[in-house]
Amino acid sequence: MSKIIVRGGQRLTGNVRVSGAKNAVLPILAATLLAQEGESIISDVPSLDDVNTIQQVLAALGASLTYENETMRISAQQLTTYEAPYELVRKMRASFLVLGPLLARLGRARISLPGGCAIGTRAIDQHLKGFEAMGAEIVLGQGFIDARSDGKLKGAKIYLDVASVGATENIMMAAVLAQGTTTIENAAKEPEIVDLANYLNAMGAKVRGAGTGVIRIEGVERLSGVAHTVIPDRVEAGTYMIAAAITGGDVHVEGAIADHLAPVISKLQEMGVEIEESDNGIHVRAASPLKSVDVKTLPYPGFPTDMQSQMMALLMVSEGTSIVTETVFENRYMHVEEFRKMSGQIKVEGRTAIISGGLPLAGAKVCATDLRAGAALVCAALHAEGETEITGIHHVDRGYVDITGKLAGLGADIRRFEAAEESAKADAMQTFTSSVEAAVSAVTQADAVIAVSASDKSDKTDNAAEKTDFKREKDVARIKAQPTWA
Ligand SMILES: CC(=O)N[C@H]1[C@@H](OP(=O)(O)OP(=O)(O)OC[C@H]2O[C@@H](n3ccc(=O)[nH]c3=O)[C@H](O)[C@@H]2O)O[C@H](CO)[C@@H](O)[C@@H]1O
Ligand SMILES: C=C(OP(=O)(O)O)C(=O)O
Repeated sequence: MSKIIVRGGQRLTGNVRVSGAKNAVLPILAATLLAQEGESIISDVPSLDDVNTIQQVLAALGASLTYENETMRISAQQLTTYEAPYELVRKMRASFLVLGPLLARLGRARISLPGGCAIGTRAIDQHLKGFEAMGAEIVLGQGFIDARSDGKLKGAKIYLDVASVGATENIMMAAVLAQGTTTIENAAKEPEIVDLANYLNAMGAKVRGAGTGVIRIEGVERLSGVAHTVIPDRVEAGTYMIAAAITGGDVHVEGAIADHLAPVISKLQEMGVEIEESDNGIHVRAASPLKSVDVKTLPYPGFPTDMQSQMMALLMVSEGTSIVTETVFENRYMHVEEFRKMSGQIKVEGRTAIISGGLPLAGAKVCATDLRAGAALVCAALHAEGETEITGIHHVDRGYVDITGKLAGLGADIRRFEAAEESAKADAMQTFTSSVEAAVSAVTQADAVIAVSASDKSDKTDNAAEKTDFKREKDVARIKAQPTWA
């Protein structure tokens, strides 16, 4: 089993460079499928497991690509299939983002229900509602979503019940080649949405209002491949800011954009961390003992849920009691149990966590339960007395480029140990077996719902029984969307 070992207590100093944003590059790479002509040249593409996965998805769909020196070149003129392979899609939630582009480009997309971090149910009903409003027919079954449109998609007015990042992106990508104008109301406002809109507009699309709650997309006839540089990763930047603060360090986070990090900066300042915007990044200094604060996660521009666990690590070492409220995902406290192993004093009541801070942390053997939980454990370990061994680091590889190298460059005592080949194989077998068991269980539950749906309609025609009731299928989507593999 691969692991990271950290000996806490080293003060971090120096400069760390932020990579391109995972959550921006994944939709942008999906959007390259929309280019009927020309080559897309995407720069600052971080070398992450998730990027590797979407690269394989694009290749499986017929795109040809190269990836060298953080630049990916993609030609998608000749797509060969509308079906994204199950074994890739199950690895990562963002692979579901090829649905919108495929539907727009080919009028058909077949894709399995997505995987990703097990931090909540992560429904996809808002994506499907958007595609249906644009005239697509959606059929769910056997763990797959089959979406078709009879001719071009049609512009529509779509109100999102939740300001979902993924649904906003997927609908935006479907709408750029649709007939007429699409309006997304209660759209997500994240910087990654704006980056995607900028890329689409450079391709020839007409997207207005990205970054606000209402996005208008006027469909165009054709889109072409163009060059685009991905924005810096605000979550990676925020993680290094917290790593600096938790060690009482003095660190320049190169490439970090202060505007994208406003809520994180504001909370760190409230705690007593000195933050200064520089020409090309953010400087973080933490000298005096830090104070407790309360944090509530919210869609952008609120405090990002992807920074909640790292912030909790910092609150554990800050004086006083802090309250964290997670409002975006219903199961994003799995790191708490691991923090407790490091002597963290945290009580969870529903969506609220109460942290008694200022007590010493001790090194322990812990496991990353998801991507940001892994990063948070690394942050806590940098402060803790003694050695912390962190397993489950394949989660961290989804979202951080060389976290050990970057932190070691700042003076951390941190090393990564790769699994011996044999034990890696054993891990893979174990993961595969659990995935199969989980998949069988999810499909069985979902099929039970489908069976109920079919028997309810037994007095109607065979044809009608085969057609799916959207409400029930939404339930199936919710069941199957429960990520059992991450
Ligand atoms: C690849 C990527 O960009 N991932 C980010 C994206 O995930 P993702 O796009 O999956 O997150 P969403 O914004 O869609 O999800 C937010 C909430 O909305 C709910 N929901 C979502 C869609 C839907 O159709 N129905 C529904 O009910 C989800 O269950 C969740 O509780 O935004 C999240 C929220 O900032 C981040 O934590 C993830 O890092
Ligand atoms: C939850 C995250 O990613 P994903 O949506 O890809 O699972 C994340 O980046 O913290």
